[in-house]
Amino acid sequence: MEKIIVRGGAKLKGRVKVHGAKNAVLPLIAASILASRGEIQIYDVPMLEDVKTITKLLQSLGISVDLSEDRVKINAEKLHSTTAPYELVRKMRASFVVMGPLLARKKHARIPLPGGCNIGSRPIDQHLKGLEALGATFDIQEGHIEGYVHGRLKGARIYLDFPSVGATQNIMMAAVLAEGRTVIENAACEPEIVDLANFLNVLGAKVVGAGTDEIRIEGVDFLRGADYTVIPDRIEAGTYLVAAAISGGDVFVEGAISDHLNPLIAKLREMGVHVVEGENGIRARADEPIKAADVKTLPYPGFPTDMQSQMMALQLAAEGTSVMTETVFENRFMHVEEMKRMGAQIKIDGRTAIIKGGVPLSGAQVKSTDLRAGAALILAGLIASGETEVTELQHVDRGYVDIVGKLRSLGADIERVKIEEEELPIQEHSYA
Ligand SMILES: CC(=O)N[C@H]1[C@@H](OP(=O)(O)OP(=O)(O)OC[C@H]2O[C@@H](n3ccc(=O)[nH]c3=O)[C@H](O)[C@@H]2O)O[C@H](CO)[C@@H](O)[C@@H]1O
Ligand SMILES: C=C(OP(=O)(O)O)C(=O)O
Repeated sequence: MEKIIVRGGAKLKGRVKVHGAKNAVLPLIAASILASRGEIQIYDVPMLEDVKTITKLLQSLGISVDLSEDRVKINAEKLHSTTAPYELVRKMRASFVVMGPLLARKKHARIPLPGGCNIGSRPIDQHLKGLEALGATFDIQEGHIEGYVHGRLKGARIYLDFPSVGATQNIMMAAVLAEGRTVIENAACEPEIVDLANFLNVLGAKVVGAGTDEIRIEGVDFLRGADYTVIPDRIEAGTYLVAAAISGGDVFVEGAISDHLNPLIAKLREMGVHVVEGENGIRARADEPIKAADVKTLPYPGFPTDMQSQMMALQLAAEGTSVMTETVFENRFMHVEEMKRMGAQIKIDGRTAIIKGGVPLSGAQVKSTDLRAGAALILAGLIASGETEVTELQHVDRGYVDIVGKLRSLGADIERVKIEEEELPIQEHSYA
C-alpha cells in the first residue's frame, strides 16, 4: 500500500499534458463489443485501473484485447460469453454499459447488479426503461440482472426522466443495431456522449444529434473495426487548472478543450483567475488573492459533479464564504470530513456545503473517499502548512495517470511512498 505526501507552499508553474478521458474511453471500449467485423484501435487511452478492469471484462467475454502504452486494440469478432464477472463489475460501476452492446449483439447479457458506491446509490432504472422500450426484457435475481431479446431490438422513442450519462450511452449502443429509428429525448449532452456517437459512426453506425438533448439513431445491420482517438480528459484538465489557481501559480494545460470546460472556466474567472483559452490548451494564472464563488453541480453544460470536490478545495483558498450545491450524486461530500481534519471550516446542510474561505490549512493524514476526493485532498495539501498524507490511493488510480509526476513537474513538493506495515490502519475493504 502507498500514500501520497504533499508539502504545501509551492506556486505551480509550467506545462502539463492531459491524457485521454477515462469517462469517454470506458464506454468506447464497451461499444467495441458491437463490432462483429474487423479490428478497432483506440488511441490516447489513459493507463488507468478502470481501463484495465474494462479490458479484462471484455477478455472474459472471449474478446481479443491488447492494451499497450496509450493504445488499445480490440477484435470482437469472437464473442463467446455474455456473462460479466462480479469480480470485475464490483470494481467499477461504469461497467454496466456493456449491457446495451451485449443485448444488441448477442441478445442476452447477465451482469451483476452494479449497486451503489461511495458517492451515491447509482440506480439503473433509466437504463432499463430505455432498453425495455427497444424490446429487451429483464430478470433480476441473486444479485444479477439478466437481459434477453427475442428476435431483434426495435427502434423506439425514449424519454429519459433525467439526462443520465450512463443510460444515454447504454441506449445509444443498443439502438445502433436495432431495427429502425430510435429517438432519445432528454438525452445527456456531455462531451463523452458526443465522443461515443462519433466513435459509433466511425464504426458504421448512424447517430445524429449527440451533444443536444435529442439523439436520433437509424439502426444498421453490423459495425466494423476502425481507428479512433479518444477526447482529452476534461476533468483531469480541470484538476490541473485548479492546481494552478489554488497555488497562485501559472500553468498551461496542454490538450484541454475549452468548449468542454466552459462552466469551470467561467467560475475560475468569476473568482479572479486569469484564464486564456488557446488552440492547443488552456492557461490559468492566479496572481491576486482569489474570491469565493457559489457553485452548483448540474448535468452538462452545467458545472460537473466530477469537479465538485476539487472546486471545494479552491474555495478553501478563496477570500469569503461560498455555497457548494451538489445536485447529481446524493453522497458526494465525503471529502468534507477529511478537509476538516486539515482545519477547513465547512458546514453541510443536506445537499449544500457552506465553505469558509481563507482559513489556514495544516497538513494531516487524510484518506481519499473517491477518485475526485483524492485529487481534492492533494490540491488542499498544496496550500496546507506542513505535510499532508493522502491514503486509499486505489481511488485516485482509477482516474489520474501519474498525478504525482505531473504535479512534481510543475514544481509541487509531492511524492508517493510505500506505507510501512506498522502504519497500516485496520480498515474495511472499500470499492469504487
Ligand atoms: C449527469 C452527470 O453529471 N453524470 C455523471 C455521472 O455519470 P453516470 O452515468 O455515472 O451517472 P448518471 O449520469 O447516470 O447519473 C446522474 C444522476 O441520475 C440518476 N440516475 C441515473 C441513472 C438511472 O438509471 N437512474 C437515475 O436516477 C443518478 O442517481 C444520478 O443522480 O458520473 C460520471 C462519472 O462521475 C460523470 O462523468 C457524469 O458526468
Ligand atoms: C465518479 C467517477 O467515476 P465513476 O462513475 O467511474 O465512479 C468520476 O469519474 O469522477
